[in-house]
Amino acid sequence: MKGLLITLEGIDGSGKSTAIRHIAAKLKELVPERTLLITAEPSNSAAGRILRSEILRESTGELSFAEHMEELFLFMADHARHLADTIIPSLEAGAIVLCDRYADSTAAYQGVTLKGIVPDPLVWIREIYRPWNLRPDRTLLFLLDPQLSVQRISSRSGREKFERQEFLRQVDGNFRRLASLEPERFVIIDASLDEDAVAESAVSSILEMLT
Ligand SMILES: Nc1ncnc2c1ncn2[C@@H]1O[C@H](COP(=O)(O)OP(=O)(O)O)[C@@H](O)[C@H]1O
Ligand SMILES: Cc1cn([C@H]2C[C@H](O)[C@@H](COP(=O)(O)OP(=O)(O)O)O2)c(=O)[nH]c1=O
Repeated sequence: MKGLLITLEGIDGSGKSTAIRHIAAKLKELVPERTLLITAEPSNSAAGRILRSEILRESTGELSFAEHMEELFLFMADHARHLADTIIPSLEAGAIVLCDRYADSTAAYQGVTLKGIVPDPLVWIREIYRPWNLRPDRTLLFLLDPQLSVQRISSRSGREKFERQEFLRQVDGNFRRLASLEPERFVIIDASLDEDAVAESAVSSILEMLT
């Protein structure tokens, strides 16, 4: 059986992690014969652990050129390790892989942080990934007004540094640009709907791929 790679993308608080739980439950019911792998980036690789413990905590001020570059390449190192150790073996075994964030998050987020450091960072980051990255079969892009997403996550403890409305507005613009560059891969999910409706539209898009 052919494996299937489905990625979920969107700004912080757009409801990806919540949706993934609902999607997994529905798929287990609807296609019990398929193996499901739920995973996420940053993953649990060495680079992913550094990102979570040292880089993604609340910002303490302006980052230097070197810190921005380190951040970009830690996300890329984590992605390479996650692909090699987790995603590709699971796909080879025929699983449906649901991945909460993927390389598009790097293009969207570091496409903002690297503005002014390299010209058109979103395009540059896509170009670095292009020769070795695995293209998802489908990418569900959760679109939600950044004002609403920040409201949703404002009560979350240990706020991460990207969870600011002005920053997320630029990330949202980058995600929309990525979707316009590859409309055949991206499916837009209206993340302002209630949890059940969001999960339903995501599941119907995944089921389309299985038939
Ligand atoms: N469809 C929805 N409608 C309203 N609130 C939601 C919805 N989906 C998730 N939430 C809430 O919004 C917050 C962020 O959701 P989460 O799934 O963690 O987002 P993400 O993984 O994209 O950061 C959580 O408190 C969650 O309970
Ligand atoms: C995968 C990835 C995540 N990020 C950011 C997005 C999030 O703010 C943060 C951690 O991701 P995550 O824990 O998925 O955040 P959330 O559940 O709020 O959506 O890392 C990047 O900046 N670049 C990347 O390549």
